[in-house]
Amino acid sequence: MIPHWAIFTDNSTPVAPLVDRLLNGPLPEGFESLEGKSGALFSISEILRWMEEELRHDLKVLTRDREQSLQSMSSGERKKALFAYILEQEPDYLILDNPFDNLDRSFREELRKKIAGLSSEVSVIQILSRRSDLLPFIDKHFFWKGENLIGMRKHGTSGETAQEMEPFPEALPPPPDTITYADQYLVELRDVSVSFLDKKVLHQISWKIAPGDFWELRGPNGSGKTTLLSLITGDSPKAFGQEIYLFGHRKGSGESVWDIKQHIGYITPALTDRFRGYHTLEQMLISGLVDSIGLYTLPTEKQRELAGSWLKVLGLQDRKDTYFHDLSKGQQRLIMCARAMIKHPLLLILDEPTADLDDHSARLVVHLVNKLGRESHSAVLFVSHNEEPGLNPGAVFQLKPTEKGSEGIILT
Ligand SMILES: Nc1ncnc2c1ncn2[C@@H]1O[C@H](COP(=O)(O)OP(=O)(O)OP(=O)(O)O)[C@@H](O)[C@H]1O
Repeated sequence: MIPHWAIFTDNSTPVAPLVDRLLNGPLPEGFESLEGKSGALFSISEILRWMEEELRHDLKVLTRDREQSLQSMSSGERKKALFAYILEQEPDYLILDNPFDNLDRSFREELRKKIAGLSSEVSVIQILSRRSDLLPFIDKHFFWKGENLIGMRKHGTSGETAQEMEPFPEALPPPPDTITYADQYLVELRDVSVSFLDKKVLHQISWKIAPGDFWELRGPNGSGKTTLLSLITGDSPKAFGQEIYLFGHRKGSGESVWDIKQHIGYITPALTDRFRGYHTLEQMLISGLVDSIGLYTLPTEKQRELAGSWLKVLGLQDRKDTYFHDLSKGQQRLIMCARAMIKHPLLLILDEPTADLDDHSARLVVHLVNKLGRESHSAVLFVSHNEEPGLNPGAVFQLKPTEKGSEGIILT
């Protein structure tokens, strides 16, 4: 019988040392049967490593048979390319680090089937932070905590159902400045279509976002969510010549990217990686007021008070001098949400804010986003692949792929 293992993690212990031991030894207790065998890693960190290779050394490995670079692929397409490459290497065992993150429902199912098919020949080690992701054929279960592997009895696969108390009972702090916005809409796209060479991505998208709206943008891998967002944030050259109105100006009428960006709060999980140095929680929040990565000026008393009120909302009021990097991944994500929100931007964009979080941390982020939607005048745009349990958007903008590119459907 080929052995398989599941290793549960929460967001408090980094998994890199565990992966290193599984690949390069010394093997943890219970994994001795892998001695002398070749392993392969399927993870976001591997994708980033290959992207770096492509960018720095012009080395196309995962995409050697295609025109398109890894950089320009959607996150789902990159995962498909890595998985295909790994299979070509014919490893004896596969380490799957949260394999289903960033994948839509149909690719998840496809990947589940592929892994189940392989499991009669290849050992699988699944590292997972969401219980519902557990592969059903795995019967050895461990928990990775404080750099120790702790054996577990078989874990249930269902998500938590217990009703939680409101985790953030404090009211949201007010905006630092009075917000005045006279137009009816913040964003208006009229019949916008986008293609890359012969690939049709968006087809006749019309969408209006008004102040205070709470939207979820949903769509399968490759349907054009990131492309659509880049039109709204002013980052896409594809906006040229299209009928797009952003914060009261027609796109292309002389506004700068800065004019657009000053109205937008934005978070994506990758943003956390840009905060490399030592930043305290107070500095992190204040840097959201001055739009900088890190804080290079002395904060005013008023800014410190405001940061303190946000920390109180998150229940971290005693940790203003703690370093951001000493927080768990889940707490870091909450701080990033608060940092994006502290100015009460006209539009808050949260791009997959629950990706690679454990069940508990994901629920806290959803609670916080619901609160922002409820208690502020900011419009909130939450981007996801699938329905996020517990999220309460006012409406969903669903991208539906067709041969002409994705069409937008509004679900209320
Ligand atoms: N610069 C580019 N050149 C060529 N193709 C591109 C470029 N940018 C995006 N694409 C393609 O456009 C399509 C939509 O990509 P996009 O990243 O917007 O999808 P997505 O919905 O965000 O996907 P995912 O959920 O997988 O991240 C993909 O097929 C992608 O390969």
